[in-house]
Amino acid sequence: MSGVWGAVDVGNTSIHIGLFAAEDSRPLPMPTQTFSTSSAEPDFAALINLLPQQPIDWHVVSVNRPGQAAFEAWRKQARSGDSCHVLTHADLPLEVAVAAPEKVGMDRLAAAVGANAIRQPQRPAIIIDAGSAITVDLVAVDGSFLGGAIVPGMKMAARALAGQTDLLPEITVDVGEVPAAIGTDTLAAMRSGLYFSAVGGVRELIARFTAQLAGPTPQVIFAGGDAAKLAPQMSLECVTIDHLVLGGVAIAARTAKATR
Ligand SMILES: Nc1ncnc2c1ncn2[C@@H]1O[C@H](COP(=O)(O)OP(=O)(O)O)[C@@H](O)[C@H]1O
Ligand SMILES: CC(C)(COP(=O)(O)O)[C@@H](O)C(=O)NCCC(=O)O
Ligand SMILES: [K+]
Repeated sequence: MSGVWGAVDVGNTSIHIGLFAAEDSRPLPMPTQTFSTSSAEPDFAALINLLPQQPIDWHVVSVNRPGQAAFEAWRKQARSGDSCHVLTHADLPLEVAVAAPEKVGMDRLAAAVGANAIRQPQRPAIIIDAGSAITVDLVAVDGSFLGGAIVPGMKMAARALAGQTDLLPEITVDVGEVPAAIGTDTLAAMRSGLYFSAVGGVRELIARFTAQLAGPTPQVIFAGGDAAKLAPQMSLECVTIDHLVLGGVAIAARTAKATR
């Protein structure tokens, strides 16, 4: 084996891959290289050039089975000497305090592992992963995953508006663009609604989770493709962590290695 690990996060929009140095002992490891491709039409051609000649050890979390199958098919064909572990909740250094841990998206759980590595130990954390869906999840002070909420992401909501009406077009909500709240034409009204319903929904969930907890205020951690659009509008202290899910997968890989 080389000193490189591969972490794979198969989401519903993108497959995100991170390469990690085995000696990265930071609380939340950071990838030395990243690669992303579409989950619906994956193309791994350019990934080969990022990989060492020696076999590497892959750890995969997936919430999209076709994307996962495509990754596994590519790996078997292009990297037959590598080893590959598809992780379940039982492989994570995480207490999952819900009735059916096996039903929780592995990206949500890996993000919780990552959040536990960086949060202040005396504070719980709320994790907002803004991807295809927006998930808002809570980890307790003792590090256990308590559950949360699942909301359509902005792109998904935009597609639903266009797909289930006759007159509405499909639009995108761009980074850096804070729309006017009072939209004076169709596009502006859609931009406002998509953006502020996501911002407001996340804010309401944070408020409700916080109100339900006694003790210190939770730390708020953003991740995912749309984090940069939402986090600045929260008007509360929060951080955006790139590669939170991949970092959580790398922690799981490191923990498994240490106990194998
Ligand atoms: N270059 C990009 N390609 C695809 N989606 C992007 C890009 N930049 C930002 N996004 C946004 O990020 C979201 C996908 O985030 P991501 O965290 O990759 O999702 P998932 O984990 O569901 O695959 C999309 O809904 C889109 O709004
Ligand atoms: C909620 C999700 C769709 C989010 O997926 P993503 O936006 O990261 O593609 C995914 O975590 C999932 O399919 N979860 C399974 C159900 C659950 O978490 O309870
Ligand atoms: K998500």
